[in-house]
Amino acid sequence: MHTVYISDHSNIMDKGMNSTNVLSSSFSSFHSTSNPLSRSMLFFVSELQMLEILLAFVVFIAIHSIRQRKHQGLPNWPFAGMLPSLIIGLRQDLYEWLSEVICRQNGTFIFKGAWFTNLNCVVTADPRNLEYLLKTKFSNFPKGEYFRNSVNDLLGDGIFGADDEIWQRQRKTASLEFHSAKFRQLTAESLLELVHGRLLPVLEDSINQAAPVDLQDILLRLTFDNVCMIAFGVDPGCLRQGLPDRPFAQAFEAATETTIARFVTPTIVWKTMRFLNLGTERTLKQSIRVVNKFAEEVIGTRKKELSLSTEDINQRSDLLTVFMRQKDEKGQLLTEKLLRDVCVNFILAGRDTSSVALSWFFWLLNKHPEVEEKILAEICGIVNIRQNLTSEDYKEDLIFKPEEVKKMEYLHAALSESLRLYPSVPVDHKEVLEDDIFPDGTILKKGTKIVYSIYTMGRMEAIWGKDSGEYKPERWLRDGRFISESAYKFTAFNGGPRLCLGKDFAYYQMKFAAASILYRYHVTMVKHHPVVPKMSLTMYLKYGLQVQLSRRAKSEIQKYMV
Ligand code: HEM
Repeated sequence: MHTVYISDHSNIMDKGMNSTNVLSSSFSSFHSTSNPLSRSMLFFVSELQMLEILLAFVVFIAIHSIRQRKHQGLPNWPFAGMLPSLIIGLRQDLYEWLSEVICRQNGTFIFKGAWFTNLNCVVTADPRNLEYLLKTKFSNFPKGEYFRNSVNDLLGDGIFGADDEIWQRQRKTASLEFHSAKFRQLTAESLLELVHGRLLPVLEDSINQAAPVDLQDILLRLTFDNVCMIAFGVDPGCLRQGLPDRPFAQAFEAATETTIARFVTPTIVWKTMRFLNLGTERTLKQSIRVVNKFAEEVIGTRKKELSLSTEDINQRSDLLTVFMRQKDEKGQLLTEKLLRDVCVNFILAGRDTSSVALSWFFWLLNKHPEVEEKILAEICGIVNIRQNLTSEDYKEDLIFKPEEVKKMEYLHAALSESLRLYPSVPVDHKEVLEDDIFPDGTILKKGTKIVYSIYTMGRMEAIWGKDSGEYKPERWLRDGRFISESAYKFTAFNGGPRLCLGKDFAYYQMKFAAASILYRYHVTMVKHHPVVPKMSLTMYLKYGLQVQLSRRAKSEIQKYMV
């Protein structure tokens, strides 16, 4: 039976009938014949024909897509665009996948999402384009409406989503503050209190209990408390012995993650979900309520304090107090809503970036004990000069002074090298205001979204040489001194007028915390614990960083103190 059908089918094809004819003739024969056997035979023929047509179609699309992959970096399917490739990328390591495509396309490619998504964008990692985007034509590449609309519920008119005058005003006030001696003193004091009063006791606890800890979680608590002290002037107390639940921090995390979900959801879908109060939009609304309540309470209390104008309040230099004293161009004080936005944005900026960077740093150190040795030698050498210590004077309660932290150049290099390979903000976003053209020739139409991959830039051979994938702090040093790189090659802190405002503070914070830990403890990874990046605005370790701590032997420190 089977052979008969096949030969029958080949016979039809031999007659040179095109596929439409085959379909229509089979269809009419089926209706005209009265013989049940031939009827079923013809039906089968048409099925095979259809299969063949389908196959031909698939082959055609595949060849077409392979051709497009060559020209555009990824297959571009009818209706679905490059979405199937993105879905495959999301299932692997997205940043590695993205980097592979960008490098294949010599630094820039145009991503075409499906027609029903808002994913169309230009993706680049070319330093020439970065300089053009972030500095040369800065005013033509704002954050843009799309970004602002997506983040508005959480970030409002705060510095992250703002453009033009609203951004400029906040930037100017905050920049003056960040560079003032008073602010530096506040940040140094609050960090010292957090590291010595909370971080080290929590780590000691884990040693006493011989229990592994999630170092990323502990560091997140540290920087969250620290940035709240800087932004609001209050201590939320997330980092405490016993590691308590932290409703405000958790609400903040949930609000950020659900806001990010909007970037991969068609606008119409998330707006409808918001209207109907469904899914992630419902979570977002609930989390924002918690964040707002916290902000309102803090702002209310500070207003009362300011009206009393005590000695204590005049000494305050947290961002909330600074912005509360500020007046706009009409001589009006900032509204409560804007004050809330300012604080929430600063918390977002400083919350996870340093802790995530430190987590990747400790993970890399574990793989490179030779780097850890050099850091220890540097730290001990510096302390040695200060106190004129001898090998007998090893101090367990040693506190690093700000001027000593600044001298830790090798540690600075080791952290920069870690940020090169694992930037806390792996990709960032801009929009085209007016038609333009990138230095590499890419045409940019008004309204186009631009994604720049900071992760890819940190790993490109063209920028860092053949050993770009290796962890080598020495590449940042000349004659033992740290030499910084152009912000358009090393973009971990962004560049141009929107360069990270907290860069100096972040280095200080990371160096102080890292040196304080390394001086006292060995940090060993728990075996077989998976370490992969999480898809988020900040490059967290998806499953945290499970480590076992042990006290460093006195002799290990003493050997450097001679
Ligand atoms: C390792 C630590 C850090 C890294 C890698 C980092 C990185 C970045 C990046 C990439 C941006 C640009 C974001 C954008 O425009 O989309 C940025 C902006 C910013 N960062 Fe940081 N940051 C770090 C720590 C901090 C800290 C601790 C603070 C404050 C306490 C801070 C405050 C800011 C602010 C205010 C902006 C906005 C600047 C503007 O738009 O004008 N950052 N940072």
